[in-house]
Amino acid sequence: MADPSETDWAEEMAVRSTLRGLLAILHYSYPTAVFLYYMASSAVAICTLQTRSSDHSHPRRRFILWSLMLVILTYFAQLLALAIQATVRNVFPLADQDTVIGLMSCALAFGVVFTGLSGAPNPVWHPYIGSFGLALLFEPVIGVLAFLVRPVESHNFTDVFDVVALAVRYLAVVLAVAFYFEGRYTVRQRDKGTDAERQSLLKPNGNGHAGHHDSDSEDQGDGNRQQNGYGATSDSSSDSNQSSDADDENPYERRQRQASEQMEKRLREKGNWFTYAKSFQLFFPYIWPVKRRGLQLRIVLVGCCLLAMNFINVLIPRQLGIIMDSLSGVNGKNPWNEVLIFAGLKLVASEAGLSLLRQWLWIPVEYYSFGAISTAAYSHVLNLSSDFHDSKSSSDIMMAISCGQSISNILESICFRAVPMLIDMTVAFAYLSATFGPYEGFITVATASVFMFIATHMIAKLKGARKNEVGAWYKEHYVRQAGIQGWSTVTSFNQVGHEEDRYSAAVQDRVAKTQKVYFGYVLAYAFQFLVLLSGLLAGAFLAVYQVTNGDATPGDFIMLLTYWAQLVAPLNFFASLGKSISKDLLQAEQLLEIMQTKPSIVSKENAPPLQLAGGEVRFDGVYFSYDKKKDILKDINFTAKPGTTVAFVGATGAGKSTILKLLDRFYDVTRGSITIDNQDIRDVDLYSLRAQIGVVPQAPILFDDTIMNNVRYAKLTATDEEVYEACKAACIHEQILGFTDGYQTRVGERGVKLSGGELQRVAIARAILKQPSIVLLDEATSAVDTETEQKIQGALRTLCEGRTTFVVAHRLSTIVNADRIIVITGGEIVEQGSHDELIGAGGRYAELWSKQIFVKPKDKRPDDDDSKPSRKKAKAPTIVNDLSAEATSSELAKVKSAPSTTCSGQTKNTDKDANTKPGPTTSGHGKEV
Ligand SMILES: Nc1ncnc2c1ncn2[C@@H]1O[C@H](COP(=O)(O)OP(=O)(O)OP(=O)(O)O)[C@@H](O)[C@H]1O
Repeated sequence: MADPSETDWAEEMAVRSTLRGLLAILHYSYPTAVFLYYMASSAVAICTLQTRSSDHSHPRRRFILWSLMLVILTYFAQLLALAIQATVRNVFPLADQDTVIGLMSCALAFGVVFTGLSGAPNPVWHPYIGSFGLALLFEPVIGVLAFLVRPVESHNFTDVFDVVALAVRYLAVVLAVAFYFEGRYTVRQRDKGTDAERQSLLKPNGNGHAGHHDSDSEDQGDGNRQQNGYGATSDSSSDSNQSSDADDENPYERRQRQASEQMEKRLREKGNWFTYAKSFQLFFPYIWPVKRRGLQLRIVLVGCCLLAMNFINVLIPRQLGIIMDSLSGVNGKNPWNEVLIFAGLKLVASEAGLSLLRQWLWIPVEYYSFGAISTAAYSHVLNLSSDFHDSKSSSDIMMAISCGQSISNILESICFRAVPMLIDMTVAFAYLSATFGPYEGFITVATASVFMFIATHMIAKLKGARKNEVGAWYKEHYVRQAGIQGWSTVTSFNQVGHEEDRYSAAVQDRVAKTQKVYFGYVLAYAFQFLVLLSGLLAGAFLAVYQVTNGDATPGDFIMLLTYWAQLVAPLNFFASLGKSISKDLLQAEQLLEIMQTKPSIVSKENAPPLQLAGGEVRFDGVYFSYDKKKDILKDINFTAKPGTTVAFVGATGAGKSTILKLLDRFYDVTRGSITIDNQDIRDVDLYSLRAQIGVVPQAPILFDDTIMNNVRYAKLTATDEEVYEACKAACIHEQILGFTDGYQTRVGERGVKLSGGELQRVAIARAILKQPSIVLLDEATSAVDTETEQKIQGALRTLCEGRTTFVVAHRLSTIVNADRIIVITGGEIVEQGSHDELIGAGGRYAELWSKQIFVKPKDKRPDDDDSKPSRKKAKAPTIVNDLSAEATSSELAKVKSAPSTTCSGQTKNTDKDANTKPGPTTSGHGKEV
């Protein structure tokens, strides 16, 4: 029969052993729980935009940080006590492995929490309070268990020290929690009665804390810079709030700022990152080749390749270890075979193996996606309306279209790089822990954490220097561009030396700033290397210790070294992942904004085509405003009978060209209607409307192509003969034949190689070729000399014959024969009638006419409406010559007999009211008579 004391002892041992197992589990699970909880809740806080709504700084944040620091110090103190004791007693390891790992992991986990809190002046608190809660829960349990598992008689100084450390730590956590609630209460009290609670959930801008100066106020100023809610996104958004910066920002910065503001706005609208990310669904059909089974299969195979690579990444270091062991005779394997296997594995992993296969599979998918996005974006932009094109610079639009690549970059970064590398790191952690024990696993995690911390912080610190460098780079570019573009000015003013000095200074400035950034990166890499080296050293020492104790083989040691070398690439990648994703996201944002813009001018659903029956055009009470604030056109009423010519005259900026744009439906009227043969132009098919209208614009734009192709653009199916005929009608045929390459002469970008007159005649030829039913001439002959103009008038007569024509002209001699002349002032019709009627009326038109006949530039009054500078003024004297001598004297006679005008140009109705005269309308509302 067993001795009862022995049974008790055996039972006690069994209980202790169970408790010991439980304690070991808690040692590992406690820091893991803190770390995972902190990371997961922080991620959720970011994704649900809570980081952006936390606009109160906590008045006790600094005390909480100190408490947290104390918590971490207690772990280090315990570790130090263990190390000292082990050294004194010469017992290694003194404590159980899980105890030491537990202490080190807790120091690391709370170190991460501490870093997070110290870098966020206005944090979302639940990741921190939750971590404290876990500490309050786990610490006493672990403390009690640690006490119970050891027999009372074996308790020593270390246990006493542990109890003290535990008590201090517990107190520090309790204090941190108390500080938190006390601070919250203080803030509530302070805000009571203020409208703080009614403020927007989202911070208005980075300076939104001005009212909360307290113990943390110095952090706040800094914090506005550091509030990096999510990678560089917030960085740039905070930049955007610095209006002083906005003044001297370069185009790159401006684009980044605008995209960032757009992202911020959309994020607010969407509510969180998840729904925000969903708006990118729009791009899905371009990224995932929906109808291309072959490409889909390739994507699946790429995934398989990546998994295979993960596997090979473990096998290679392992195989090296096996070779080493076979060489030293530990495993009895044939080293020749093992080396062959190693070579095979290296081949599979090399650029000539799986990597080649992956690229071969991936390249068609990548280019499909890039091509599909670019084509869709280009097509979308071309289908957008004038209001969009007016509001965006063409360079911004082109940049945005070329950003299609960034969308596939994001996906590629996440799916094909981040995920496999994460798998690599997890496998490394598990494999090293399994081979060398949990210490090695801890060293891997600790090294990776410190590495990431240093890398991200140093990259963030370089942001300012990088910004300066980009600014200097743009400045250099501008100085160079200005010097080259303005070469003739530079040379004629003898300023070559000055430009050289300016450029040299800009280059030096840029070089100095680049060096600073470059050195910053070199320094960051040096620190990262030191961290990796320390980790490797710690890991190597541990491995050597185990090899010498016979717990591992020399092959394992070699495996460890090789594995470490392989981990550098994933670590570097993860360190820059946030930055590269936020950069790609900002670029994608620019494209997303465009793709989400809907054209404002579209055909109604099932709109019928325009049925032309002569081409009667009617403006009925038309109002129009570009910005929906200021009316540019007011109550415009007139009817153009089929086949007649209507001319618009008036001061520059009066709204003449706008009337033509409304007719071509570049914009829709704000009020009223425009009808063609009694069909509202908004109700007919847009394509059919524009097909009937031929435009010769003020500044025609030609493509950088041959003259033949430029003219043919109006009708792509036109034969060469038709093009020649059109050019003959536009009086440009002979001139084209005189060019070196005739019709095959390239006109240069926007037609720069042609003179203004040639350009306009090519544009007229193009309109003639189109054979439109309605013709819009917007100062179509403004750039030609009088002789050429007289020739073109013939061409225009051909173009306009039998067609309803609208002409905008400053040179009144060109429209004297128009059926109706409409005088526009300040967006309103002030007069309309034929030339003779308007002269007879002696109103605004007569005044303009008399000026063009008599007045030399020096006679012009300063308050003249016709104050258009440069070209038109300079040409004024020649205008007199537009008319023959006889015509001039007859016009003189007409004007002299008309009523005199006041200084302000108003008709003096001394004898009778102008409206009572037969002929033109002079009412302000321009109602037709
Ligand atoms: N895209 C636009 N967006 C906003 N405002 C515009 C736009 N285009 C023209 N405007 C404004 O509308 C007014 C009328 O312009 P419009 O070009 O119709 O004048 P205009 O009488 O044809 O002048 P000009 O004889 O100089 O060509 C001007 O004040 C001009 O600044």
